[in-house]
Amino acid sequence: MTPILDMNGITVTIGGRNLIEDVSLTCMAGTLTGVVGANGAGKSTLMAVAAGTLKPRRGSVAIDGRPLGQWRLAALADKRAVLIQSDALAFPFAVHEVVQLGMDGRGRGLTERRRLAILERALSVADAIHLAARLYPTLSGGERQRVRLARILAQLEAGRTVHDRQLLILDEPLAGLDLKHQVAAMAAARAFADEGHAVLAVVHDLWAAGHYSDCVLALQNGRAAEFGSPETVLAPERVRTLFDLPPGTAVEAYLTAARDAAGRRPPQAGSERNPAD
Ligand SMILES: Nc1ncnc2c1ncn2[C@@H]1O[C@H](COP(=O)(O)OP(=O)(O)OP(=O)(O)O)[C@@H](O)[C@H]1O
Repeated sequence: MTPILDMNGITVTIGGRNLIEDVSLTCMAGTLTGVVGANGAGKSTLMAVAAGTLKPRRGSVAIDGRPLGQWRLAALADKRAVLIQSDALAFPFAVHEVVQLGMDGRGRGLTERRRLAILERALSVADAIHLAARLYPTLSGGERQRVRLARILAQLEAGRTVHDRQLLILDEPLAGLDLKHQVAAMAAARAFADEGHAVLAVVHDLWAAGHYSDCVLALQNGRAAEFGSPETVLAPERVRTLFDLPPGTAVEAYLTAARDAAGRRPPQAGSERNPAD
């Protein structure tokens, strides 16, 4: 089965320093891959490479078997969506316009009525319907994050009329969200994966990484330190090492979350190969 995302031997060098070194990763349909690691480990850099916004010095990226460079931008926007960490765009628009702009030009044969239904559904999943008429710049940080989430959900739903087997790239989707909205955001990502798409998500919250991921990539100093099931990667000793925690620091709850979730996952979920090998 062709992976939805296949990254092979990725090395990113800036200013003579390797921010990412020889990292490989495969995301299969139906899976959510969590990416964890300390500040500066290279997680956002890897997401930028997966998204196609940063060219690696070495290595290849393919989406659904086609090298990233061979995708036309419009086709790529129907195929994958990216939630970036910072709000680079000022979006001086009303919330409903921000979300609508996300699906502008996306999809094929969508009536205005269908587009409105997509807009409403995306706003609803992100619990942002009541914000629809508000000006985006006046929102709180967490509210903006929810609107950005609605925007990419709308983009993907519209794009689904062109491409199936889509890819959702999330760089810290939980940033700024309260607990209710963290749960909703991860549940939406999980549901998207369960529909046969793939999710690649940088998740700082190890409980969420363990609970919602099928497999976890742990980055350390730009390298793939671990890759495997959440139960393996989030084992207490490994977590202590990965984050340079003092011996005995209580981290067992992350493993419990991973184990609890594992019992509810379909057995076929997961990646085909271990890039840390
Ligand atoms: N444009 C750049 N020029 C030089 N160094 C950079 C650049 N972008 C990132 N870096 C460095 O590369 C390393 C990896 O950065 P990256 O943003 O990928 O880390 P991260 O794992 O996402 O961290 P965080 O958890 O803090 O978001 C960091 O040391 C960062 O300072």
